[in-house]
Amino acid sequence: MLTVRAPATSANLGSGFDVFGVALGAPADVVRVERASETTISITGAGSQYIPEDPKKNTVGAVADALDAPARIRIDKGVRPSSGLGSSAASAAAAAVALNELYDRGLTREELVPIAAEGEALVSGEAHADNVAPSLLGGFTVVTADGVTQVDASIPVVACLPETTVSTRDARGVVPESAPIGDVVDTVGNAATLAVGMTRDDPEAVGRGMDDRIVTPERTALIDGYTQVRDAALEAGATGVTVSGAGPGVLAVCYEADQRTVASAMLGAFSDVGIDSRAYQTHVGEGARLYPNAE
Ligand SMILES: Nc1ncnc2c1ncn2[C@@H]1O[C@H](COP(=O)(O)OP(=O)(O)O)[C@@H](O)[C@H]1O
Ligand SMILES: N[C@@H](CCOP(=O)(O)O)C(=O)O
Repeated sequence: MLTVRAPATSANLGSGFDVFGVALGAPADVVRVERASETTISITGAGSQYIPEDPKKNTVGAVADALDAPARIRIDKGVRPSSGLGSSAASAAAAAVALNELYDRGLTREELVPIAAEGEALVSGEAHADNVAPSLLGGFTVVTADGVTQVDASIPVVACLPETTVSTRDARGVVPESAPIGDVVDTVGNAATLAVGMTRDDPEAVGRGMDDRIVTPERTALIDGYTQVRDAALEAGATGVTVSGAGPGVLAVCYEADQRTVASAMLGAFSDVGIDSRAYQTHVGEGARLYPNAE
């Protein structure tokens, strides 16, 4: 039996749609695997009642198929599905690391990225790898057609998840087909600022670089209370706020000293519009971790 803990992730970070992602210190999925003649899946934990145990419909089933590694797979969900924290990706990343080890496939973490992304294709219609890459590698990742670039980073963040859900598949439906060149120029500048900020562990540059006028405005319309939560977080000292992944989670970057105030302002703003929410005060953190002999 092998156990792997794979972290939640926040993709896009505003200016890096389908490209940027960060691993978060919490929450995380824990996946346990044992060799078997065919793949079976059981699920407990956050939102498990909404997740199919059929291997043909679960991201970990797609990973087991891609690695030709049938197994008895148990998933303990820490990452609530359809909240914008890469829930389906966390399970897929954990399964990829665990099954690679269980069957001695010898693949590197980078080589596991496209394999774990097969699971994302199953649930969102496209094999976007901006969640699985940071969940596997940790830190800040940049995914392009040519591969993944990773840097370790330790930026304080608050991820605030309202009780509502938005499916990634639906949120991909509102992404515009094209954009004015002025907005593209702004977004490229912001993305570059953000990437440099990650290399310097600089919350101010990362927060400033999250601004995006192309995809984010279309998605915020799907999130009740977004504008109020964003304004409250900025007022409380956040250096930048954006939609986490496809939403409805909202991600704020801040200095460590402001983290509690920012979290409380975001919870209060959701509450003011009648929505319960939960806030994770955490940091950009490590990728999937293997516990070879753990129960
Ligand atoms: N192992 C899994 N963990 C979470 N969700 C899964 C898993 N396998 C399949 N799903 C399905 O994927 C969808 C959630 O994925 P998605 O909309 O991309 O949100 P998220 O950002 O939380 O991954 C749900 O319909 C869920 O049933
Ligand atoms: N780039 C994807 C990221 C989806 O992230 P999730 O955590 O909401 O699944 C997108 O924006 O569609």
